[in-house]
Amino acid sequence: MALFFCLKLDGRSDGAVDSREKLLEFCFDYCYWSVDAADARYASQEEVFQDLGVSVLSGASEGYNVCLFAYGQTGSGKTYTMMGTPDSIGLTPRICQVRWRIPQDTLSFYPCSFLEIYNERVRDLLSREQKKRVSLRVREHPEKGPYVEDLSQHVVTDCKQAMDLLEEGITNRITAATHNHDASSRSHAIFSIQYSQAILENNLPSEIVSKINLVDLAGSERADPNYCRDRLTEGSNINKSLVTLGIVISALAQNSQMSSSCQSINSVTSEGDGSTLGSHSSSLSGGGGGRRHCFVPYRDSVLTWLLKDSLGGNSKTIMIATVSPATSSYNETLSTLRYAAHAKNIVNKPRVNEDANVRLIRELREEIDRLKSMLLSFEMRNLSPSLSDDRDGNLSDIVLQNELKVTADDTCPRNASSCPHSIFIKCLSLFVK
Ligand SMILES: Nc1ncnc2c1ncn2[C@@H]1O[C@H](COP(=O)(O)OP(=O)(O)OP(=O)(O)O)[C@@H](O)[C@H]1O
Repeated sequence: MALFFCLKLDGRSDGAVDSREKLLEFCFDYCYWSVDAADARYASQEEVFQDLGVSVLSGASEGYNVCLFAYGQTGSGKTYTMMGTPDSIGLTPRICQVRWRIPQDTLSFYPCSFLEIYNERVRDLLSREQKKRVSLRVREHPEKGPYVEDLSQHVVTDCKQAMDLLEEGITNRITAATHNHDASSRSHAIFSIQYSQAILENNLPSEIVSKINLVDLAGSERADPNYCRDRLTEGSNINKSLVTLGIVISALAQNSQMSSSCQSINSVTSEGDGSTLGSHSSSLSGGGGGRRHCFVPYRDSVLTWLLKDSLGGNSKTIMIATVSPATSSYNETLSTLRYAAHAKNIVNKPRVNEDANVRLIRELREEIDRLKSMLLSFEMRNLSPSLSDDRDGNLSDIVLQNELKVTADDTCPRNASSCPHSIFIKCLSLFVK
């Protein structure tokens, strides 16, 4: 997980410096400072977009799922960074603008959705239904993962349509005044773009589908007993889901560290004396009584459940931590930085989401190439009198396996002669023969 750190200074000097002051260091990929636009250090929205937004777009074009989320104390600049203001638009509208401005040599379409999680309930921010406040159910697909049932999808074909949807959703989002912020977002908002590309790869029609999740989290804040009941309930639900997010991030970071230490031990094992280290590594991998991977409680909150893949699965994920370095915000700033430092340790395993049939065809083609070169070298050797019976036997085995694949393919429910697998598997066996 890549990590970026945004400072929104309030331009105030808080004076008193504690003599017991200690230095705490955190290491992040980028650090931005935005207090005074006239200052040379000022990080503009465009600069943040060039560093982060462009990598979101390039990841999605390559076929990866990408998630970008902003986390931080209330009033520290999450919504400003993710959405922006009319005069200074943020990452989400910039991503939408560029996405539709790029001339495409491929046929592309983009269904978008926009939801908010308010008091642990999911609401469609773009619903065309009368009952807009109705809460939607989260369900889990065995392969595609968690999703929101009946969430409206809006196919957009140009930048204006995407910006209109974004504006509509932002207007429908729930905000309220808190001590730190007059228009504080009281819900977590997720804007998703399903990015499908129909491409021609090696003369084969193919489809790559990736999902971009742009998440603006509600701000964390300490409970104030003077707030009305609604505000207190909102605050406790926001804090509950952010605490769960913290637990999920810690568990994932711990698991990632454990996996990497297992890998390094395994590599030492394969290089060195396997007998002693080998037994150590197997206990770490969780087989017996050694350290086990932590349970990750994704389903303890709707937010972590919906972001399951983005946090610890098939996604390139970027976290933006927004902080105010005012002395009065010391505890929140420190907690945000610690949260972010944990997140940086998570290692996801993103993969290109290509069509399963196309992947199979590509793999079979690679197999054909491999067998062709084997056959060629076999024929070259055949010119010499010492022919190896073993190799002959191996090739016969492969031919037999391919025949079996062809037989299995004949049981394919589709018409066998029109099924691309059958064509390629048969070609494969022909080449070998
Ligand atoms: N870098 C910045 N430059 C100029 N103004 C900023 C910057 N960051 C935030 N602001 C302004 O500060 C105020 C609070 O910011 P914002 O709404 O983004 O906070 P937030 O973290 O989303 O708060 P909440 O969690 O309560 O919704 C807004 O008026 C916003 O325009």
